[in-house]
Amino acid sequence: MAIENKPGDEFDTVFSLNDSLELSSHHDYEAAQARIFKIIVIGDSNVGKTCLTYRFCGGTFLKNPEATIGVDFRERTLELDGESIKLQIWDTAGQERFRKSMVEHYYRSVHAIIFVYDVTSLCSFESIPEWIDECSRHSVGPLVPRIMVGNKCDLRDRREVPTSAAQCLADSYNFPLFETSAKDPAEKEHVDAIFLTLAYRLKSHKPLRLKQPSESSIRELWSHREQKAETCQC
Ligand SMILES: Nc1nc2c(ncn2[C@@H]2O[C@H](COP(=O)(O)OP(=O)(O)OP(=O)(O)O)[C@@H](O)[C@H]2O)c(=O)[nH]1
Repeated sequence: MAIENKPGDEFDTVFSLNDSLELSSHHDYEAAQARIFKIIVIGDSNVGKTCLTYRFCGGTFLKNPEATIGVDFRERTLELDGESIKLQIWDTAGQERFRKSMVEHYYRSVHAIIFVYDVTSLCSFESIPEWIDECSRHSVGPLVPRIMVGNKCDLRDRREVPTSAAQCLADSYNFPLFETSAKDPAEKEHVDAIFLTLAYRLKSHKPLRLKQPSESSIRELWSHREQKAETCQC
């Protein structure tokens, strides 16, 4: 199993309006070579979705992340058994006020879903069935692979969600369960394993091609973000 960032790859790529044109030529070239899969990361606010995504795409712990507004995109290309697989990861907003108008975009053409809770927050764990229901309401098919992740395992003294309870819930949905920490560098391989598990599942699917988000769709998403940010400067 090899994970490889190609020369010239942004180690941590976040699309923005300013660089979308520049990126598209580079990405068109890569898209011709790599199969692209859209993965969304969802769960309550503050559970560590951004930090997990950043750990996987950027290799480090993101200090002082801001609440996600709408969505952030990051991506990483993996070499699996000689094949390029590009994971396009949608880090979604946990706060209702920052996600409302974006939900349809999250679920459209999704290939895999990561449900995240915080092992130090029972409340975030109890929300998982609601996040799963939201997927069903948006017609995500049963064959879309899903994984459940308990984050912040480094905070051992503050744990509120026992592994046994989490395993029980994951089993009831037939999802794999991972417990990890975006913060603890020793857990880096576990974070990689979450995404690799999905990458291998997706790789064995029929060749699905996801187009890079077009410039107009990125523009639309970012204008939602900006409107939300303006409305929420409170
Ligand atoms: N101790 C510890 N703190 C973490 C970990 N992951 C994230 N955090 C902290 O948890 C807080 C929230 O992290 P984010 O990654 O922004 O959470 P989020 O789920 O993306 O939040 P929203 O964008 O509001 O949906 C930040 O203060 C992080 O530093 C972890 O593994 N361990």
